[in-house]
Amino acid sequence: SSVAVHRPTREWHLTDFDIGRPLGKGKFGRVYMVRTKCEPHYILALKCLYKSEIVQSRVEKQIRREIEIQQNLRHPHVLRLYGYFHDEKRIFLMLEFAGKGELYKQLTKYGCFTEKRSSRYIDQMADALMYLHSKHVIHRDIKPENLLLGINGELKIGDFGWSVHAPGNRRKTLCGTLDYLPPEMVEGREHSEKVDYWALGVLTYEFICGAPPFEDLSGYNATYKRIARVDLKIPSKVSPEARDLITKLLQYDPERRLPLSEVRKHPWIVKYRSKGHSTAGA
Ligand SMILES: CC(C)NC(=O)[C@H]1CCC[C@H]1Nc1nc(Nc2ccc(C(=O)N(C)C3CCN(C)CC3)cc2)ncc1C(F)(F)F
Repeated sequence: SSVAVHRPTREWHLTDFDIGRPLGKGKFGRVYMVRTKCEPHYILALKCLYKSEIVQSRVEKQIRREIEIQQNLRHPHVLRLYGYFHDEKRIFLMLEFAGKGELYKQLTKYGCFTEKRSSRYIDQMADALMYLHSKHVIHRDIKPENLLLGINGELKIGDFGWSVHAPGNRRKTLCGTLDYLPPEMVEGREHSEKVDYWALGVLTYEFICGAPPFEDLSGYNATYKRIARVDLKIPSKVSPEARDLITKLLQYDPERRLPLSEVRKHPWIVKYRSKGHSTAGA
């Protein structure tokens, strides 16, 4: 019988890299731009995670799953994880360097994006999510903070901390913002990859309007109620096509949400599909 031989990824060590500028802080440590010392000189992002912090926050299983999932993914809109290594104190993730940085910083800087830019990002997100779902991976944490931009301004899903193999049933308590969670997750019910369809609708709304649709600054419970009731108000500045797509994704019943293949054929997506390059302008 043919034994499946896993191609051994070579052993890597910190000494294999010249450490460049810090790119910022991740959840469990810093991220640095690095370059391999020996030819060919690869430029990478090295994410350092402190084992002590991982153990304290009891997320080692989540980190293991994140590494296992991301290492097996190959897609232009999914950030590559090339490998990892560790020393006594830290785990190092060798990740693809995203040349244009963090998408949420652009969203904060501009306040909101044009519908043309938003449409192109949503098309790329739908493409990436179709790929993830084809491998039975649900992301479950689609939001601007988890998205990066490649050197040509293309979108890259950069974080898989909450992704699981479908179907999922969350055991860990939710932490952080509810804004992107669908009714079935805030109500702790079983959920499928259709949670990512809902999050794509939330993302579309936030790109165009500058804030998520069910945000309620009076707090967690208010947001919870607005999500459970799908209390959706779309501002008049939003075009009819964008309004149509958002409404078709933000459906309480997961079965009624627009499938990703239909999202990619939607008029609001087709009308802006790459007619020439434009990274300039928001
Ligand atoms: C998805 C995940 C949740 N997010 C993250 O991990 C974050 C945590 C910290 C950085 C980022 N992680 C990554 N960042 C990059 N590229 C990058 C980032 C920042 C800048 C930038 O604008 N500056 C340096 C600016 C330059 C100008 N000065 C003024 C401010 C900083 C430019 C390029 N590539 C890969 C990664 C990755 F993911 F592989 F680690």
